[in-house]
Amino acid sequence: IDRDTTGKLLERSVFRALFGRDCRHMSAAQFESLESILEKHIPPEELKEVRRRLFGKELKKLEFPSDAIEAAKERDFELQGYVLEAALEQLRKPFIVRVGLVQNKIVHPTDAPVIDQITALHRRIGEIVEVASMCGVNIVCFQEAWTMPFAFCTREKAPWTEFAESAEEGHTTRFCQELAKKYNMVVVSPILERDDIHGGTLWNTAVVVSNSGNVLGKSRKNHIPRVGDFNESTYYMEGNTGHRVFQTQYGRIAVNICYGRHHPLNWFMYSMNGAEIIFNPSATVGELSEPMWPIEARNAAIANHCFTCAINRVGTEHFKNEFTSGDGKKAHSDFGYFYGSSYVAAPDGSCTPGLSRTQDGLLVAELDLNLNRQISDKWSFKMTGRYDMYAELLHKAVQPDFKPDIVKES
Ligand SMILES: NC(=O)NCCC(=O)O
Repeated sequence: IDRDTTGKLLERSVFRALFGRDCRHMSAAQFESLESILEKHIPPEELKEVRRRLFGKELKKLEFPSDAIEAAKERDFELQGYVLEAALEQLRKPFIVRVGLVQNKIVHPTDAPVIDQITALHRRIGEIVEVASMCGVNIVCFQEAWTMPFAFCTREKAPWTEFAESAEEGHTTRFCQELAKKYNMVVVSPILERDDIHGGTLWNTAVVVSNSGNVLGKSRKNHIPRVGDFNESTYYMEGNTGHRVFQTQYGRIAVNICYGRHHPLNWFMYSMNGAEIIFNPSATVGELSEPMWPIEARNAAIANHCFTCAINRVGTEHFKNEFTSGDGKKAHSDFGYFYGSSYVAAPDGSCTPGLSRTQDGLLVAELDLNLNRQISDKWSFKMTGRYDMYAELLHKAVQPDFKPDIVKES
C-alpha cells in the first residue's frame, strides 16, 4: 500500500480490519470497505493473489437487469451480486438459489413517533425487496430487529418495548407475508417479538415466512450478549426454540441471530438439524467486533459444510437520553458505528466481498447448494467429527462434580 497517497490513517484502518490490532480514533465510517481499499491500492497481479488468500476462489459477478440497477441507484442503495458455484454432478441437478441480504440505516430519528419509525422502515425495506425481486432473489433476510433502532443500549423500557409485535399476527409479519406472496420469495424477518400467549413476554425472534405467504415458523435468539452496551438481557431471555430448521422450496434454512455467531456449537446444531443456509442477522459496532466479523460466519460455513449469510446494520443511532457503559467513561448518547459489511460465505471457504460499511445495500448471491455435499465428501468433517466422544465429555463437563483433566508434574 502506497503510504504517501493513502496516509497513516488509511494504513491503520486496513491493518485493523485485517488483523484486529488497535487503531485509535477509528470508530466511525471513514472508509467504504476493505475490498475497495485493496482494489484501489494493490497492483492487479498481486491483488489477485491477495484476494485468493483473504477471500478464497474468485467469484463471478452476477449480471442484473438494467432496471434493477437503475432502481437501486435512484433509491440510493448499493447493489452487488456474486455466484458461488459447485461442480456439475452426474446424478443430481444443480440446486440453484438466490439469497438477498439487506442492510440499512434507520430512517427516522429515534425520538420520532414509534409508528412513523416502523412505517418508514417498512417503506424502505419494501423498495429494496422490490429490487431483490427484479434480481431473482428467492430468499431475503433483513438485519436483526429491523423495524427499530437498536435501542437496548439505553436500558430504558419506554418507548422501545412498544416496537415489539406478535411473530404470527403483527403488522410487520403481515407486511412480510404481502412481500412473500407478491414476489414468490421466502422472507426472514428478525423482529422484537411480543408473545401474548405467554404473558406478553419479549423475545428476539426471526419470523420465517414461506414464499406461499404463510408463516412457516419462528426462531428465537439463543445467546443474549453481555458485552459492551448490548444490554439486551434487560429486555428478553435466551430463546427457547432450539435449533430448528425450516424446509423451504429453496432449501433448508436456519437463523442464528447476531451474538449466536460467537458460539460454534450454535452454528453446529443448526447444521446437525440439516441447515443448508444459515442466516446471521446482526447489529454490531466497529469498536467491539469488526475484526471478528469477517471470520466468524465464514469459519462456520467451512466447519459445518453449509452456506452462511452475515448481515449487519449501518450508521450511528443517537438517543435522547445519555447512558453509561459501566466502564468509568463519560455518559454518551450513541451506540457507536454499525459497520454493515454484510457477506455470504461458502463451505469451501470462499466468500463474497462485503457490502459497504456506510451505505444501505442489497447483496445478492447465487448459491448452488450441491456444493455443501461436495465439500463434505472432500473434507469429511461430519464423518471425522467424533461427536460421541465430545457428547460424553460435554455431558461430564456440565456436571457439578466435573474435574478438568489436567496433567501436572508431581
Ligand atoms: N446484537 C448483538 O447480539 N450484538 C452483540 C455484539 C456482537 O455480537 O457483535
